[in-house]
Amino acid sequence: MKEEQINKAYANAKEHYAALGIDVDKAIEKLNEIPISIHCWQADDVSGFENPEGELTGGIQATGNYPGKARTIEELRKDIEKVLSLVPGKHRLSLHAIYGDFGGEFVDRDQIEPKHFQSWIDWAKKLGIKLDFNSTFFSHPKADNGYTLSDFNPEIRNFWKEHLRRCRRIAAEIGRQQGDPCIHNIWIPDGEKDKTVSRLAHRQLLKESLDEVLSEKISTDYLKDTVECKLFGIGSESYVVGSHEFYMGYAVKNNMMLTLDAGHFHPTEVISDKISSMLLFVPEINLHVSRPERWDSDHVVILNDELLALSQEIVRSGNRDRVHVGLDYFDASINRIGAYAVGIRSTQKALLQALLEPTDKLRSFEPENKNFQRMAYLEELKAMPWNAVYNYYCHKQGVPVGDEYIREIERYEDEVTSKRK
Ligand SMILES: C[C@H](O)[C@H](O)[C@@H](O)C(=O)CO
Ligand SMILES: [Mn+2]
Repeated sequence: MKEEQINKAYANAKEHYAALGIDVDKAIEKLNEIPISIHCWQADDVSGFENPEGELTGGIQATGNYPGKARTIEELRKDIEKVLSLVPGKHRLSLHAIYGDFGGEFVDRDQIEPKHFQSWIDWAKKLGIKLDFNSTFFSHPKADNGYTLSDFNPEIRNFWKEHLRRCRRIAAEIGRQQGDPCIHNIWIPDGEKDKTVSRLAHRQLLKESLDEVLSEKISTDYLKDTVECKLFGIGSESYVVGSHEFYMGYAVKNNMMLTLDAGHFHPTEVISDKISSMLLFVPEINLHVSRPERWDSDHVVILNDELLALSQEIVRSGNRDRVHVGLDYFDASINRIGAYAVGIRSTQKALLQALLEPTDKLRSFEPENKNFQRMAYLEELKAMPWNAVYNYYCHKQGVPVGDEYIREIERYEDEVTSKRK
C-alpha cells in the first residue's frame, strides 16, 4: 500500500472518529502498550525439545501435517523473530517447560533448572521482549494414566510437585532477570474418559499438591502464578479434576490470577462475559485467546464476534493492566508463521476497535433507557474505518501494512520453512 494512500485513509478515519469524540492517536498509543503473550508452541505443534519425537498427550491434539515446523531451538527462535517482524507493538513470548535448552541431553521434568532457560532469557533480552512460562504436565510417561498432581500414587504426585516447584523457580528467575514479573501458567490435564467415582478425592489431592508447592512464597515482583481450568479434553471427556469451579474457587481463596481459555468451556459458553465478574474477585486475569470450533480445537484466532466482545470487556472494564492477553492455539494444517500473524493481528484489530469505542456516550444511553440508540451506535461502529487506523499503526511501526504480510510469509516459506525436510 502506498504511503500517500495510508495517510489519506488515516486522516479520513481520524475525522470520522473525532466526530464521535474519539482521539485515534491516543487509541494507537494505548494499543501499543498492550503486549500479547505469544505462545511458543504454535511453531512446532507442541513438540518441545525434551522429547520432540514423543507423542502429544494430555487431552490436546495438533491436527495437520503442514511442512516446515520448527525442529530446533534455533529454528523456533528464527520463526518467532519472523513473526515479530510482521506485527506492530512489543510482545512477550510464552515458553513451556519442555522448550528448555537441554543441549541434546535428556533432562527430566523434576530436574529442570533456570540454567536450561538462560539462553532464552538472553535471546529475549537481545530482542527487547519479555518471557512468560508454563509448567508442562503432559506428554510424559508419568502422566500416562491420566493423573499427575492428583494421582492416587504419592510417588507420581511427588514427581509432579517437584516439577511445579522447579517451574516456579525458573519463572521467578526469568522475572528477576527481565525486571518484570513472569506469568507462570499452571494447566493440569488430569481427568478421565468415563464415569469417575472418586471425583472429590482427586480434587482434594490436587488442592493439597498445589497448596504444598505454592506455599513457597516468591515475590510477585518476579513471579505471578495463574491457574487454568478446563471442562474436558480428548480422553478426559467425562471428568477433568481442574474444572472451572475448582480453579475459580482456588484462585479466589488464594487471591491469585485465574486463566480463562476461550476453548475450555461449554461450546456456546463465552469467556468475554466472565471478565467483569472475575475482576471483582481475583487480582488479575490471564487470557488464553483461542478459537474453539465445536470443541476445544485450538483453531487460529480470527476477528470474530467473541474476540471483539473479549476486547470490549477488557477495555470497558477500565482494568487493562489487570487482564493479560495470551494466545493459545496450535494448528498444524497451515503455514505456522501465518497462523501466528493472523492470530496476533486479529487480536490487535479487535483491541483497537474496542479502544476506538465512544464508551461514555454508549453508557450515557443506559440510565435513560435509550436502548435503540445504544444498539444503533454499536452497529454504526462496526463499519467505522478502524482498519485505516490499524494500517497507519503498522506503517508507523515499519511492519507490513494490510495484506503485505501474506507475501512476506510466502517469501519466508520459500526461503526457509519449505527447506525443512
Ligand atoms: C499447551 C498449553 O499449555 C495448553 O494449550 C493449555 O493452556 C490448554 O489450553 C490445554 O487445553
Ligand atoms: Mn490454554
